[in-house]
Amino acid sequence: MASEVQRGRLGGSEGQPVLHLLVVEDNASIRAACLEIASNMAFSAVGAPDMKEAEEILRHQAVDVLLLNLKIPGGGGMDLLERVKKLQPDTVVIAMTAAASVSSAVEAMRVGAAEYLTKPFALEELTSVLENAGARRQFDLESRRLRERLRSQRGVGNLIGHSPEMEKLYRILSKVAHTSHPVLIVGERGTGKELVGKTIHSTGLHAQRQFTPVDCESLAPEMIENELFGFVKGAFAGAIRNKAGLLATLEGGTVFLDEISELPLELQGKLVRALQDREVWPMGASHPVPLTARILASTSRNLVAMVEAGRFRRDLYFRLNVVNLRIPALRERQEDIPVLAMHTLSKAQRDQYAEKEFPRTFSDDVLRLFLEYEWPGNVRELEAVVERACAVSSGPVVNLGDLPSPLQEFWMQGRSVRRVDLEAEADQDLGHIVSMAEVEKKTILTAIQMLNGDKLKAAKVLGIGKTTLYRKLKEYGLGEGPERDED
Ligand SMILES: Nc1ncnc2c1ncn2[C@@H]1O[C@H](COP(=O)(O)OP(=O)(O)OP(=O)(O)O)[C@@H](O)[C@H]1O
Repeated sequence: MASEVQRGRLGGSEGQPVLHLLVVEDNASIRAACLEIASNMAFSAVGAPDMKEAEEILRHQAVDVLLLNLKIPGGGGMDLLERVKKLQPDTVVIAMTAAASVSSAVEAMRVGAAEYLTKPFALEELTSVLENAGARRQFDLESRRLRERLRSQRGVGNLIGHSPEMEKLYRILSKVAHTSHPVLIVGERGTGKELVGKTIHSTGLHAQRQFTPVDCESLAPEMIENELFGFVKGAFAGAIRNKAGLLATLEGGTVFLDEISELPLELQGKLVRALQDREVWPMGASHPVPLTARILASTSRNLVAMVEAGRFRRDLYFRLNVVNLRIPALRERQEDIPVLAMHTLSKAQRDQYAEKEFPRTFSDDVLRLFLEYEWPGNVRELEAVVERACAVSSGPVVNLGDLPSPLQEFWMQGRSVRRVDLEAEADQDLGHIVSMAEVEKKTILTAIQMLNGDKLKAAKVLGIGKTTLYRKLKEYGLGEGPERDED
């Protein structure tokens, strides 16, 4: 028997692929109803009355969503489910069962069905389950697409981003990685200076050797001196044995001098002599030892201005500035933002959730906000925002409501500016004047839509009480308020 096929007229919206649905149901009228409903949604739907035909279809075409009557006459519903999970593990399965066999629904969920429908079901119930399954599959596909894009967008080492600014950085980076010159890495806080330092080291000739950061900002000057130059026994009260300094022991390894501008002037002098003579004088030593480490330094301050002000040694600046690598601020390379955000989201999800969860993505508005925001804390700030949102959000989509309040406020302010602009335009064209009630209705509905239907979050973001929101929705003829809810 030929299977029935109904093509959804709508197709995939906004460039989304059309999803393929297979309905396995022996009852012809239920099957036809399912196909009819699916065809009015974004599905290309196919029906099969028995297992044999279902298997035939599954052999020849990829199925995104399977609507399966588990108790089909002749049996085999559960076997088919298990086989589908092996053959097409990403297929979202909706198990249909009779009311009496809830236990088989539970078993179906255990084997991998995402949802179940208990017969008899209302058409709205079917629509809602199909909608959920379709959305889930679209998210899978979308996040896979993003992951693939991410793979292809990976830069050098662990650096992410393919903006022209980053491409330029990679070109210089891959050249300097194969030399042993000092490199001065300049950029605002959180732009990735240390990561660039690590990447120079790990793509260089001595990647197997040690990379050691030394924080010139937070370590005490004596500590920095001990670490970098070492000392001999008896050099000072606590020096009970010789200690070799990093500059002499790393042998091809890299010392990363973080925030070099904070190095005290005296140590600047000692460092410049080491670089000049290629020799290191441990404290209290009577003879020098060879300088064997490579030196990379970073700064978020304007060293030229500090040299002019006499707060940084000119000779050290020239010694370090053999190669100058400037890392652009995040706002100067906006096109890297989505891919960095997506990378952080996948990583946060792996770190925060041990079990395999649904892959997450961002709502369009969140991505738009990310592009509009200035990111004063650069990539570090973006990472913190995304990690928090991943911990807070409960669904597959990270929405505006999952972001920290300052970002939500930033977005809302932007929105009101845009709305004022629209109203100003409307003043020019009286034909477009809208009532305040209409503006309010639009704002409420847009907020709910933006927050994926989460009315409680919408009320919070809009700064109104839950009861007010439910009352307004009722006024618009959209849904009932909760029974006991107070502002
Ligand atoms: N291009 C990038 N790709 C991937 N991750 C990045 C990138 N740039 C920065 N990061 C990440 O951002 C965070 C901050 O980076 P890093 O510590 O290297 O910045 P920094 O400029 O040295 O910061 P600070 O000035 O505060 O010392 C790190 O978690 C780092 O892994």
